[in-house]
Amino acid sequence: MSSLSASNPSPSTPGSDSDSPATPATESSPPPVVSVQNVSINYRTTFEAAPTFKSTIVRLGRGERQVKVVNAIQDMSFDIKPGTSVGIIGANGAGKSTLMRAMAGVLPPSQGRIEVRGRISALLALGVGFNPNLTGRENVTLGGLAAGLTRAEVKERAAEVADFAEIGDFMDMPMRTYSSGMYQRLAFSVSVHMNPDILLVDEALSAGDARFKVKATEKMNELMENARAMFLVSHSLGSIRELCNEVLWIHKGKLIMQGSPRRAIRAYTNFLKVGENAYTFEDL
Ligand SMILES: Nc1ncnc2c1ncn2[C@@H]1O[C@H](COP(=O)(O)OP(=O)(O)OP(=O)(O)O)[C@@H](O)[C@H]1O
Repeated sequence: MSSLSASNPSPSTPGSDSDSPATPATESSPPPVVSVQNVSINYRTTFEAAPTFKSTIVRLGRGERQVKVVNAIQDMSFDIKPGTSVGIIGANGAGKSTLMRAMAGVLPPSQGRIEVRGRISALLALGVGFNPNLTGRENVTLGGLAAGLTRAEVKERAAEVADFAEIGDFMDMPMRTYSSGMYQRLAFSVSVHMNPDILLVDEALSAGDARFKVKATEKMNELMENARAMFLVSHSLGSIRELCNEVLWIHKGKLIMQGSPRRAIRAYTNFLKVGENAYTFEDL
């Protein structure tokens, strides 16, 4: 694989094919809305590839547990300017969701620093944080409170959240009774109705059918007008191209490129050896 250095161009208009060169930061440029500096994130899991009866007995006898460390993010640094809508692309296991969890503050970095200026939407990986034994309404309340809204504000928004998610009477049913589409639609609806300054959306556009996807895209465009930044993780390069004005391409925990959607998608698809217009299921 050719090695590409991370650059930091100014954001272009979403959907435009701008390939603008990097703009140097000036003294008057506003501080980054998100700053990730030398961040590494490791997962430690107990693991043994093919344990035998003997190795298990020996390990238990010694009171040992075999630990495998996964370096999910490795020494990653980037700054995001206000008004940027950032697409995060990369192959399975690249570290996209891990990075999102770290920016949301639910997964502390093993090393390095993440600075976020503004209220970040807490429900990012659609439905993380939902308790399946609680009703949709109860989960919406918890999500809203966690996002820093008052009880009155949450109550005010609950009807709007339910309407947008199109789940009707299921709002008062435990979420374990939901179809996966209903679950995802409610999660998406909660995150976009909590007025975040920074919106993190993980594969949101796979939430629901084609009609819901159009509605979700419109809502995200609307939010971008007011939000300070948006991060979208998606395998759908079409959605990334449509909604984002900057792209981070990560691979095996490393930032390979930060650039315009056009440049980053071209480099990524060349790397994958598929055409830029290749469709994924999320595009359909
Ligand atoms: N809880 C965990 N414990 C151990 N390893 C994990 C855990 N979560 C993720 N990993 C590992 O960390 C790496 C990055 O995973 P992550 O889910 O962030 O990738 P991703 O880019 O979001 O992948 P995908 O596109 O498949 O969703 C992978 O090697 C994955 O196996």
